Amino acid sequence: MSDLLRLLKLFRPYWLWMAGSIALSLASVLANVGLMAVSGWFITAMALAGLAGVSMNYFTPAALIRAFAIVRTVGRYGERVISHEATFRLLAELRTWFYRRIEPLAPAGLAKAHSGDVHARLSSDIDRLELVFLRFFAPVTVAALASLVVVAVLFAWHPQIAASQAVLLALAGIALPVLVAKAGGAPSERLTHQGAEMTTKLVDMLDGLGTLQAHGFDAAHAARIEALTCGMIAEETRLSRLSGLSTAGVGLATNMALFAAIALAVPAVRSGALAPADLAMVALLAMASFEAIGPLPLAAQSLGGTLASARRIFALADGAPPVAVPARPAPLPLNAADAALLSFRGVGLTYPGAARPALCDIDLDLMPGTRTGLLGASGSGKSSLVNLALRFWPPETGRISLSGTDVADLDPEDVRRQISAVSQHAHLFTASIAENLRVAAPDAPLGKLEEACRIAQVHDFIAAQPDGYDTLVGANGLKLSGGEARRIAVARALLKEAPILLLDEPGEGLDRATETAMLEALFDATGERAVLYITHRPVALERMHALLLMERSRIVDRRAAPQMG
Ligand SMILES: Nc1ncnc2c1ncn2[C@@H]1O[C@H](COP(=O)(O)OP(=O)(O)OP(=O)(O)O)[C@@H](O)[C@H]1O
Repeated sequence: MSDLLRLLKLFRPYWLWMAGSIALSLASVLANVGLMAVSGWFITAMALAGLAGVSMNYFTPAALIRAFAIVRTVGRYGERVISHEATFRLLAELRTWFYRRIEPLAPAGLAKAHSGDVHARLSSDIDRLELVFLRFFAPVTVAALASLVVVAVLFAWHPQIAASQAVLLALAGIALPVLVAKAGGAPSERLTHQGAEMTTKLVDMLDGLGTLQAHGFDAAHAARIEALTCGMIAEETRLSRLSGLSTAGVGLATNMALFAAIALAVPAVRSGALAPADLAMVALLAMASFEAIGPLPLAAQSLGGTLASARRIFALADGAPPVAVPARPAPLPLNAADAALLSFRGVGLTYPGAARPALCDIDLDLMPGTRTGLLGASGSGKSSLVNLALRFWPPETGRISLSGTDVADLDPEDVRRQISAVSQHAHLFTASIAENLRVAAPDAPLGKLEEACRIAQVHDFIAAQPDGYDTLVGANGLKLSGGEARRIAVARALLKEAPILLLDEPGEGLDRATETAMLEALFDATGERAVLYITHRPVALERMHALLLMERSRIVDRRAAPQMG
């Protein structure tokens, strides 16, 4: 219930849209009830007048019938337009809210959540929340209000019919949905989790389809998906049966209401307590009022799954960001020529659940205009230094500072603005080369993109493409070779005007000659930037001002390099 209340609180900015949609829906339901009742009365009264050979005023009921029909049609149309507008606005708001909540969690806070799972939460789970308003909140409110009006109107004609009507409405509108919610809650919740698991597995499978095929594991993976599909079909079948039963239940209650109204009205007509023409009116009014009750069992049935989606969304959104944003971030410090732009002092890091620390007691200074080479075996902790500098992870011990100010006092976004990085797994978006480059410098003219790509030794390749810089790179840069993608990532890092440049294996995937040419051009262009160059291979190390060697999470050797320019 607290999840439902929390959702409704999120919907608060759209209460006017929701109120409008509910008002129109109520008008439409009541217009239908009025239409049926007045039509019943009118036809009977006309027949009786005909039999008795007397005249009657048919203008007023005919006008009423027309009015009800118009309100019914216009109300239904308006309600559909407004309720869908309200729903789409709510969904847009929810998606933005969720994205804003999970953005500070990335990447460390999302490490445990598989990308397919985050995708499922962002798309299908949020989509399912539309049901909260459209299929739950709105129908429940309309049914409650419409039932009150109908019972009150019936009470004026015949209190016993009103009482029987109230009992049947309560049975179909409260007892039946409660039963359905009990029976359908668990399957509906299971279906939500299975749907999310399916998205996760499918995304994972599509990402690794080539690997699965190469290892002949695609059939096993497909079998797992088939098993999951069978499970989902079983739950869907259970829910469909339940839905059929509940629809039958509402139908039964509707017909019982009709028969109860007739059974009670006939003696009343005989005794003169009720006018003969009112019999048809009362009976049809009783029957039509069940239109509002119809959607309730389905609403109750899907509530379990919808709330499971809400819980999945809140569970991720409520995660504490791994790197806290200070309540009052310090202003960005000015860069002093004689102070380290980026400094590590006694820094240590152990990843959650890791058996051993990734970094121990790291001291490091990156001065303006200097280049520092960092060498070390695989797994020695080099990339973890970049993770800490970019504030993706907080250091466990020690202090990292930017121009003398502890980064813990700064907004992580401000810190990242000072750093340009080529990370080990640099991502290329499903867009053109130019768009990928402009991620780092949105306003950069083409000339600037070309300049950076010339340095990264990738301009000639791009220029040779039929679409040049507008060439689409495919999902994750799939249409490019590893080396081409790497060089585009290097060019992108160069385009960002940040005083600190972190290069994590920039030459990965390149042949020796291209790597050397790229690094030479790159180091010629770094100017007053402070550069950290992480590498396995002894390429362009003579361009470094200092060399550090890492082994098993520690810097074990440091020396000034005989740099040449
Ligand atoms: N997100 C993470 N969660 C848990 N452990 C991690 C994570 N990232 C890295 N590690 C572990 O931390 C250690 C250091 O990893 P890191 O990536 O910093 O090494 P590296 O020197 O950059 O290696 P390579 O040269 O192979 O890229 C490794 O043992 C690695 O398994």
